[in-house]
Parts: sequence; structure tokens; C-alpha cells
Amino acid sequence: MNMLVDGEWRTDAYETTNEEGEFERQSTTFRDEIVDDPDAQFPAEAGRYHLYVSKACPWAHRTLLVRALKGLEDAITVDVVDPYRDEGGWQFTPEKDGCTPDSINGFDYLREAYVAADPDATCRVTVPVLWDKKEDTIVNNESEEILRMLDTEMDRVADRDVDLYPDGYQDEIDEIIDEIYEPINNGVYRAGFASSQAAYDEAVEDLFAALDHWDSVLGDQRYLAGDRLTEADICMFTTLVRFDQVYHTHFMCNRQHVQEYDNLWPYLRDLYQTPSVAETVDMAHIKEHYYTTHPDVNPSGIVAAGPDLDFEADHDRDEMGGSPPEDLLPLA
Ligand SMILES: N[C@@H](CCC(=O)N[C@@H](CS)C(=O)NCC(=O)O)C(=O)O
Repeated sequence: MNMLVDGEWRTDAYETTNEEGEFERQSTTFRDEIVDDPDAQFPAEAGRYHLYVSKACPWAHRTLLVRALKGLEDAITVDVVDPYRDEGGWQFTPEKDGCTPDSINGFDYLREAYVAADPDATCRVTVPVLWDKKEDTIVNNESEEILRMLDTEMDRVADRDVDLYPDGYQDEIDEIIDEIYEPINNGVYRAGFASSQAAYDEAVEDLFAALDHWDSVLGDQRYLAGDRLTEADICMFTTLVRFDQVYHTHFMCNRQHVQEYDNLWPYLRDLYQTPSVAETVDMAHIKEHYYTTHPDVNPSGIVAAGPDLDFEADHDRDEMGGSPPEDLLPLA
């Protein structure tokens, strides 16, 4: 796979699986933080930060969701890369639907931003990237941390009063985010990129055991952490919304569709219908990216046609009690 080694782009630099055929996700490298303190290295300020995202990517999608839900659109700018990633890595192709130029640095490839931030960078070039327009550097490229920073540290500059990490729920939110990461969020990749039967079998077993578990939890409560929409739901949503159209077929997570689950499917529609969420979902980018970008998994690059899902269908989950944050509710 492609990555930067000492600031140079290499197309043969790392294997995605270990000797057992198990997918191994490399850890991210830029781990600084925005802090709501004027004396911090990266203080919370409207207009200072920028997100580089792919709308196909579930990790980047988390950051777009929290930006939209909190009303941070004016405070944080965004550029969108081409969903198709070739040997050059993520690229800016403004002529394509839903894509933008790099409006900050004018780069052609995202890897140039990584080298600008660290000329000796040795790392994968991933999205999302949180960029500081004042210091011309990368603050952070780990979605879970960016999500938390936007939610908590950037709260003061947000247009909406939406708290996705509320007091009294925080330990549980952290536990759920951890608990769903390996079997579900990363689990679909473990299944899809496995290069041995044993690694695939284990990933699929973990994945569906976890989905079965959360389906049952969601039979009794509206959201993962109870009666409030939280960061945990954001982390679950970006995997579930891609599941039936991509992971089920492309990554062979095909024991069951999400639409066959009694509670996960209405829960997914409930989240999708929460104000500001649907606008962040770009199914064309999602499908193009996965089916065309992994030649080892899908050599023909043919994009699978279905299934046709009605994310707008009624879900009745409002009858369970609990609700999205007040500031998100449409005015009566
Ligand atoms: N742990 C990172 C993972 C990000 C990640 O793996 N993004 C993928 C896209 S879905 C990527 O950019 N991959 C490019 C590569 O691995 O070269 C996060 O959560 O932000």
C-alpha cells in the first residue's frame, strides 16, 4: 500500500495484512489538540481550522456530522477529495461531482499537505485531516479525537446548542465508542481486507455478534447511550449507513443486511432523518470509492447496483421517548 516514507511518496511501502492474513490498521500520526483556551497552541477560534475529507470515508464522515449537527459550518471550512483513490493517494479533482479543489493550499494531492506539515513524514495519508490555516500545519488526523474536539472545545463558536458528549453520559459514551470500534467500525475492514479464511471468519463472527447485541439493546432504548443522541451514535451511524450498499457485498459482510434487523434498521433511519444528517451522506461517493479503489478486493472495479434503501421511511422510534437535542428539532 501507498504511504509517505521520510517525506517521499512510496507505492510499495506496507502490507495491509499480517502473516495470519489479518488486516492491521496503522495508527495515525498527528495528534495535537484544539483547546478552548486562548493561550493554547491550537486555541478554539472560528475561521481558523479546516477539514480535508472524503465523503466516502466513514472516519471523515464522523467529523462532517459533528460539524453539521453543531452548526460549525461557518467556523470550520471543508474541502472534499475525489472518492477514487489511485496510486497517488487522495487527490483534488474539482471537476468531479461533489469534489472541491484544495481551497487552502492549492495542492493537487492530499499527501502534499502532510509533507507541508512534516517534511520527513513517515505515515499513511488518510482522511480526515484537521488543518490549521494560521500555522499552516496539521493539528490532528484521528477522527475520534477530531470529533471530540469539535464537539467540546469548539462548542463556544458553534451556532447550535448541541452537546453530543453530555455530563452524566461521558463514561458510557467512551465505553460504547471503544466497544463498537473493533468488531463493527473496524470489523467491516477486517472482514473485507482479510487474506485468509480464518481471519475473515473471525472478523465476520465478531461483527455480527456485535450487531446482534446492539440490535437487542436498541429494542429498549432510542440511542446507544440511552435517551440522548451522542457521539456514540455518530460512530455507529457512519458504518451502518454504508453497510447494505457496500460492506455487505464488497467486504463480504453478508450474513445479514442491516435492513433485516428489527431495531438497527429503524434506528439507522431515525439517525438519517435527524436534521442536518442526510445532507452529509453522499452515497455516490461512498459506492464509487469502495468498489473502484480496492483492486485486490474487486479487480473489475464494477460498482454493485443495489440495494435500493428508503432511509426516509417512517421509523416510529420517537415513541420510545428520548429525542435529539432541542436545538436540532424543527420549529413547531
Ligand atoms: N484512524 C483513522 C483512520 C482513517 C482512515 O483510515 N481513512 C481512510 C479512508 S476510509 C484513508 O484515508 N485511507 C488511505 C490509506 O490508508 O492510504 C481515523 O479514524 O481517522
